Amino acid sequence: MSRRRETAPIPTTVSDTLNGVTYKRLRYLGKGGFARCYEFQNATTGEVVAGKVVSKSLLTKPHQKEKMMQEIALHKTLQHRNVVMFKSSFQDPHFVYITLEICKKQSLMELHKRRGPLTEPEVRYYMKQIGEGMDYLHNTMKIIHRDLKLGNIFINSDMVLKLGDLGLATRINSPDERKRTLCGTPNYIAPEILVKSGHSFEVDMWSSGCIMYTLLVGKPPFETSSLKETYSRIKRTEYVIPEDTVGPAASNLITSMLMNNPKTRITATKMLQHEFLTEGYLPKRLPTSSLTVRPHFT
Ligand SMILES: COc1cc(C(=O)NC2CCN(C)CC2)ccc1Nc1cc2c(cn1)c(C)nn2-c1cc(Cl)cc(-c2ccccc2C(N)=O)c1
Repeated sequence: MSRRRETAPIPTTVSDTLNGVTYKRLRYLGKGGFARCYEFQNATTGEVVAGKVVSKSLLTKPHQKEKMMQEIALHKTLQHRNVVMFKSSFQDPHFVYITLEICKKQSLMELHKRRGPLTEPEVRYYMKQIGEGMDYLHNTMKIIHRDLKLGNIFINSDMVLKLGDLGLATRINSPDERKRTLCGTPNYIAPEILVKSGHSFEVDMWSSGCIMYTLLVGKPPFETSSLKETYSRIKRTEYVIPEDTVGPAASNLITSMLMNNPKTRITATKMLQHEFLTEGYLPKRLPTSSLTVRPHFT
C-alpha cells in the first residue's frame, strides 16, 4: 500500500520576496495533479488570486521539476482574454508557488455537473471563447495545450471563459514538427496520441470536440466503464450524436472536430468561421443564473 508522502505544512502567509509581495492563504479551492489550489490575498492591495502550491518533496524526479519549470516558462509569455493570466511564481525551501488570475465561477466541470446538457446558445457562447483561446495558443504562440478538459477551462466573475492549467502544454518550433512523446494522460486524448503516430495542434481540436459534445449531450462521446474499451472506441472514432437533441450545424462542427485523421480535422481558424459559431443566437454575456438554471432566450 503506497504511503502518502508527508509534506511540510503549507504556511498561512507566503512571501514573494523578489516582487516584495506577501499573500495570506485563504480558502482551499481544490487540487489537480501535484498542486493544491487556494485563494491567496495580497496583504497590501487586498487583491485575491488563485495560488497553486506544489510541495518540492513531491518533485522527486528531475523531469517533474523540468515539467513544472516548462509550465511556468510557457504560461508567463501568454496574454489573451480567453487564457488564464499568469501572475507570478516564487518558492520557499519547501514549496513552489504559482499565482494566477482567479476565476470565481470555477470550471466548466462544475457547470456540467450542476446543469447537465446545456442549450445551443450557451454552447455557442462557450465554444466561441474556447476557439478564440485555441486560435491564440496555436497560431500566435505556436503552443499546443494537450490537456483541454472541462476541469481546466475556467469562468471568471464576468462569465468570461479562460483556458488554464498548461501542465501538459508544449511549443511547436517548426511548421512540420510532430511531437512524439507526452508524459501525462490527457482526459480527452486524441487517437493519434494513442497510436503514437506523432501529434500537433490537432489534438486540441479533438479535445474541443469532446468538450462540445459533453456540454451539449450531457456526457462524453467515448465514455465506457473500461479505459481499454474507451481507447478502442477513440481509435475507431466510434460515437453517436443524438440527432433529436443536437441540431445539424452543431452536429457538423462536432463531427469536424472528431475526425480520426488529424490532417482532415478542422483547425481553430476554420472552427471560428463555422456556421454553428457564426449563425444562430450568440448571447453577448450569459447571466450568472445560467450556472445553475437553464436560461430562456427570448
Ligand atoms: C473562487 O474560485 C474558485 C472556487 C472553487 C471552488 O469553490 N471549489 C470548491 C470545490 C468543492 N469543494 C468542496 C470546495 C471548494 C474552485 C476554483 C476556483 N477558482 C479558480 C481555480 C483555479 C484557477 C482559477 N480560479 C486556476 C488558474 N487554476 N485553478 C485550479 C487549480 C487547481 Cl490545482 C485545482 C483547481 C480545481 C479546484 C476544484 C475543482 C477542480 C479544479 C481543477 N480544475 O483542477 C483549480
